[in-house]
Amino acid sequence: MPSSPAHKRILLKLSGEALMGDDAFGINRATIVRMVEEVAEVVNSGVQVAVVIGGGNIFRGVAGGSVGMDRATADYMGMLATVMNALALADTMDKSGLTARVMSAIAIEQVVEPYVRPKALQYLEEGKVVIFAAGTGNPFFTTDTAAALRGAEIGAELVLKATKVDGVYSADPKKDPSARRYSKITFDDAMAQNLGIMDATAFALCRDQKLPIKVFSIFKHGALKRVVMGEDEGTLVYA
Ligand SMILES: Nc1ncnc2c1ncn2[C@@H]1O[C@H](COP(=O)(O)OP(=O)(O)OP(=O)(O)O)[C@@H](O)[C@H]1O
Ligand SMILES: O=c1ccn([C@@H]2O[C@H](COP(=O)(O)O)[C@@H](O)[C@H]2O)c(=O)[nH]1
Repeated sequence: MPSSPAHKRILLKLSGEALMGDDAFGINRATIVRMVEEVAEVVNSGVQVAVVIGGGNIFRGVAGGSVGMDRATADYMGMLATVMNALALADTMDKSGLTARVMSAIAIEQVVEPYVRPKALQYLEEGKVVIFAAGTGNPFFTTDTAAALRGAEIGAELVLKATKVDGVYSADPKKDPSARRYSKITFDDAMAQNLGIMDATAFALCRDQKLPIKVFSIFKHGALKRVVMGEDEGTLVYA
C-alpha cells in the first residue's frame, strides 16, 4: 500500500440515497456517522476534500412525489433536499472533529453561506471540508453535474462518485444480474453506451475538462481511502 495519498484535492460526490441506509426515507444516523468516519480518515491524511451531496433520500424532481408538478418547482424542492443533507453532514463532521463549511448555490443566507469560489478555495487550503449544497442552483440538472462543475472550478484532481454500487457496469446491476463491471472506461464509451450511472451532462463536462471520475461503493469499508491512495478500487472513467 502506498504511504501517501495520490491526490492533493478531491471532489467527493456522496449519494443522497445512500444516506437512508436500510430506512425507507431520510437520514439514517448510523449510516451518516459511518460515512463521515471514512471522510475523516482521508481529510486527516492531508487531502483537501470538497463534497457535493445528493438529495435522492428526500426528494427528486423526476421521482414519484413530483408527478403532476411543474418540473422546475420540483427540481427546486430537490435542491432544497440537498441543503438538508448538507446541514446534517456538516453537523456530523463537526461532531467528529472535522471543520465543515456549507456553501449553497441558492441564496438562503440565514441558513448557510452562499457559494463564492475564492472563499471555497480558502477553506480548502485551511483544511476545512467544503460541502456544496443545492446542486448547480439550476433546475433540470443533477448533483452529479454539480460535482463535475464544482470539481472543475476548484481544480480537483479527481471526482469520486461514492454510490450504492461498486463501479460502472455494462448495464444497471440492480436490474441485470449478468452485467459486467468495468475496471476502467472512457467517457466516450460510457456516453455511447448510455450507461445510467451518471448523467451525460456530468460525463461531458468532466471529459471536456479532462477531469477523471472514480465510481465506487460508499458501503464498502475503506474503499474511499483506497481510491485516494491510488489503489485499484471501483471504476475509473477517463478522457
Ligand atoms: N451502468 C451502470 N453501472 C452502475 N450502476 C448503474 C448503471 N446504470 C444505472 N445504475 C444505477 O445508478 C445508481 C447510482 O446513481 P444515482 O444517481 O441513482 O444514485 P446516487 O448518485 O448514488 O444517489 P443521489 O442521486 O441520491 O445522490 C446505482 O444504484 C445503479 O443502480
Ligand atoms: O443542479 C441541480 C441538482 C439537483 N437538482 C434537483 O435535486 C434533486 C436531487 O438531486 P440528485 O442529483 O438526484 O440527488 C434532483 O432530482 C433534481 O430534482 C436540480 O434541479 N439541479
